Amino acid sequence: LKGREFHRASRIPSEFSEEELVAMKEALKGAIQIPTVSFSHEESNFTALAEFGEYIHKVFPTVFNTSFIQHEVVGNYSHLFTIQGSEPRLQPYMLMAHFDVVPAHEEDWEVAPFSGLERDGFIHGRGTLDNKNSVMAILQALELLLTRNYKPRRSFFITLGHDEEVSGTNGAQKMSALLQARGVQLAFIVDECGFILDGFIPNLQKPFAMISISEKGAIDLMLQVNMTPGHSSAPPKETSIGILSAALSRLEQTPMPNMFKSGMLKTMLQQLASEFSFPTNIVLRNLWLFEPLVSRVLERNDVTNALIRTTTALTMYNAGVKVNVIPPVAKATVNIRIHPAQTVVEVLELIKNIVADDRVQFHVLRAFDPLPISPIDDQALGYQMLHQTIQSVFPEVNIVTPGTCIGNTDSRHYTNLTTGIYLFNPVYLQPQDFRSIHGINEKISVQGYQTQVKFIFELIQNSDTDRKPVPHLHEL
Ligand SMILES: CCCCCCCC/C=C\CCCCCCCC(=O)N[C@@H](Cc1ccccc1)C(=O)O
Ligand SMILES: [Zn+2]
Ligand SMILES: [Zn+2]
Repeated sequence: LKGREFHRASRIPSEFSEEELVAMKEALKGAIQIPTVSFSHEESNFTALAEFGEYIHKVFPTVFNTSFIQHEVVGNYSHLFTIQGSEPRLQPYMLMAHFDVVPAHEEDWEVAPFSGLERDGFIHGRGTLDNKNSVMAILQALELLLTRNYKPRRSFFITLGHDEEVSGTNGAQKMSALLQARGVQLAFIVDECGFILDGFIPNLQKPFAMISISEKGAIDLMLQVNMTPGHSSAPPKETSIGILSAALSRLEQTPMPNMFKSGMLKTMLQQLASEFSFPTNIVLRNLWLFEPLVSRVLERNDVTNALIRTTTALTMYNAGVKVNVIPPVAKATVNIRIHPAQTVVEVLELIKNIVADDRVQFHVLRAFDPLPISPIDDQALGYQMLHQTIQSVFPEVNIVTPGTCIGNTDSRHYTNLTTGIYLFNPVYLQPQDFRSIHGINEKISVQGYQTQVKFIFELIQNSDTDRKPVPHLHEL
């Protein structure tokens, strides 16, 4: 693609009045104030989820009153928008986000998590990065385009999930099934998880954009040991608690194989090589020689370690009924995140070999493979659209690199509709911001949010290009 340019005949400039900029941030603050918390599969703040639906109606009236936009509520609370383009021959695409949030323990926060308070140029609160910023920015950009009489050439969908934080089975999964039943196939999808990363790599001063093109798989595995109960005054040599604890300790102490060789982080570091000074630049340019050294360094940091291997986190433990009773049963749940170069079956085999104790039973509660790797070549419309939009909206960012999402997003429910799943939040992220996601003091800068709106405003227009993606098969 020459210069990665895809211009349409008449472009609406991404310039907003002072009044519009104020309205934008106020709309986000209002969204943060609705405590749309997902606690578990069974437990969510359903009142807040419903209120959020009313709220978006109120702040984005044009979106809901435009003849070529169809709005549907799916799974009681999720929102599906179909925006009909003028040229049906262009394959549609989809913008995704979710408006449920994880709980916030108010006492730990500097600013009340559902206040949406603006302080020192930042909007504070749960969901400002994950992921009400995207929900609001998508609708806001569309609202602003519509008020400038925009009509897309390429159709697109917007899906806003209400249960991403508890697996997406009532929202994303149902919206995906509905679109599939309608015969929809998508050119690409854009969802959360990539960022413009700033300060994640020591000695790299420049920020770079990471578009995740795959995401890790997962297994929730319950391990259980049953033993005969009895009086604690004459204990057996081994108890269910002891056997299970030893098995868990083996799991924690035995890292899964290092997959640096076959992962995206290697590509990323090679792409970044010229940004480092001597000798790091030489090391990264010659990974054929320095790979063992580099991968050892990457293992020391929790985030880079998660990018190079399957991880095993011991997350729940339950055992014992009374202080003087030998426990009949001990159970623990392990949350495993699978590297894109491995599968559920392979990882389960490794786990069983590490535990190597027939008294430990395995119960797979939930499992899914990593997402296939989406294409990034010149014909990959989604990647090229994001790349082009990053270049125009963030001219100071001159590196765009593919990456892997170490968490899971709702996008995995849409693999039946497209081979192009791109995870990118057009927002700067520093290590302390990363820790605030699901942590404390989550916030977004007002200017960062306004730039996110501008990004989507431009992305939607860029996507009106005539280019047709060439069918591409996934490869691992
Ligand atoms: C050298 C390069 C450094 C790269 C740094 C990478 C920085 C990572 C950037 C962003 C990561 C943000 C992750 C947020 C997306 C994950 C969303 C999420 O939390 N989803 C849940 C879904 C879930 C899973 C299981 C049960 C319920 C919900 C999750 O993954 O836990
Ligand atoms: Zn999220
Ligand atoms: Zn989340």
